[in-house]
Amino acid sequence: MSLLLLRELTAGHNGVPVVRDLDLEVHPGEIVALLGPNGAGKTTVLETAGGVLQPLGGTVRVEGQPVRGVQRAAALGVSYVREGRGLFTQLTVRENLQLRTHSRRSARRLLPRYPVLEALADRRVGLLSGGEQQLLAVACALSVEPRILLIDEMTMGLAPVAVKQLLALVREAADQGVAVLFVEQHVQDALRLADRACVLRHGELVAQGTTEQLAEQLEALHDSYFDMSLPHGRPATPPA
Ligand SMILES: Nc1ncnc2c1ncn2[C@@H]1O[C@H](COP(=O)(O)OP(=O)(O)OP(=O)(O)O)[C@@H](O)[C@H]1O
Repeated sequence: MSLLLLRELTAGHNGVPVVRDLDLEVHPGEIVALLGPNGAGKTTVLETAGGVLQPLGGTVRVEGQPVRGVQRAAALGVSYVREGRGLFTQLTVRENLQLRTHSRRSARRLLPRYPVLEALADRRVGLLSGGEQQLLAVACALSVEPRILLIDEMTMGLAPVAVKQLLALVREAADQGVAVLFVEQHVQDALRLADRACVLRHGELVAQGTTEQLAEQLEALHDSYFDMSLPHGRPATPPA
């Protein structure tokens, strides 16, 4: 049974739909990538799944329970790493974890799980690299033991070594049963991590499947996808 289920979802801003009739599900332990060009509606989907936006039509459900609002989403086990990461940059790594878990003890217990962060425990977050901040954002999101993890712009701007650590962390969470839905600009990283992927274009689902199936479909879709690199290191062909 799917843990996160979007059914005939229409979503948007100020009553104006940007995503129409979207069906998408994520099972426990599954990692699903949401791909598509700029403005396709990927963040809008995550915001609606995370309870930040109310659906304009259709439903968002977690194990059959409707998601209405951020608090309800959190109570149902949804943890959301938004673009910008939502960290307190004036506070240290340790303090950010403490705030998230409401407990010094939990933060102490959690830090050894993340050696990179443990080494930086008393450094102000504003002084960390983008990759370290993203690792902390995901660690904070995982600290509440979510059932569903939503991550926006997961690897944007990060160095390869940080991307590797991040992908390993997300895979580990999925291996423990967390359902992951993430937005990624970099198709190669997305297909490296995901079990399945969905491609949005102008708010509509234009392709979906396992990462292997999607790699083939992406070739066919390359005209609309010229702003992203294709898998296997082949650059997409820009329009003439
Ligand atoms: N707060 C907002 N108010 C009004 N319109 C918005 C708002 N946020 C996004 N939009 C519009 O909704 C559409 C989809 O935006 P969204 O951020 O979901 O796309 P995206 O696929 O995540 O894009 P990107 O990859 O560039 O982040 C865009 O046309 C955008 O201008």
